Amino acid sequence: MQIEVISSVNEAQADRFAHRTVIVIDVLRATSTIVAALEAGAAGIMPVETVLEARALQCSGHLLAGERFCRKIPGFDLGNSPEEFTADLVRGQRIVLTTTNGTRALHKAMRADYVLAGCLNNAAACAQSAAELRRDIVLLCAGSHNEFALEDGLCAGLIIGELQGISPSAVEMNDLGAAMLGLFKSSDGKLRELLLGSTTGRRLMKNGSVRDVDHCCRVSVSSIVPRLQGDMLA
Ligand SMILES: O=C(O)[C@H](CS(=O)(=O)O)OP(=O)(O)O
Repeated sequence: MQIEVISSVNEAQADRFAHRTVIVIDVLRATSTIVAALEAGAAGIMPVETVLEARALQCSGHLLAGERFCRKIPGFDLGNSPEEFTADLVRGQRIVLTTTNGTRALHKAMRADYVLAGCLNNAAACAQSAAELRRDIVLLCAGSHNEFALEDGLCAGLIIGELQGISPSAVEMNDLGAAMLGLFKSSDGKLRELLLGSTTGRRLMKNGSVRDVDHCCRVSVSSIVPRLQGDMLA
């Protein structure tokens, strides 16, 4: 099994994803939020790239969620904080989500055979699902504002470690994958600290969202693996 890590959405070439499984990673916060929404019983999450597209879907009875500049978009039902997506609000609901980086990366991945949403919270389950799909795997780190984001790289390293655990002799990776695996291994016990010190972590702290970082840094606490089916993650 070949594993390729891509450092940010800017580096992704959509036409190279055919016949592969792409795991989109946006630890802070889009893919963590998607996992939280499904964990809370949402019926599905439709990722869209622009606020305009999201608003156009409001009339079809979906909840609107997302952020710009880390803040909830005016008139939307929810922002991009995983802790907002409680069962009371989202159970049985379809949610349209637009975020700065994560939903862009999900759209970039759409030509893949399979698209999964990965984060620290569901890393082990995500690796297991990807291995079962029997394709080469791309770990697409969404990054932040077209640049590499440390938290996504750490998560890519964690998922590669999990994949190695599943089939130790069958995993080959690109150099960035090897670097991220090493990075994750050396981060032992310091994940929270590293996330809080990252560019996105600092941005979220400034916005008073430190609880989100605490939520997102928990490793393999969820068995939910969002998979794109049509235009909906479920
Ligand atoms: O809401 C977030 O956490 C980020 C916003 S930013 O990159 O910090 O501006 O969006 P996401 O698409 O979840 O990375």
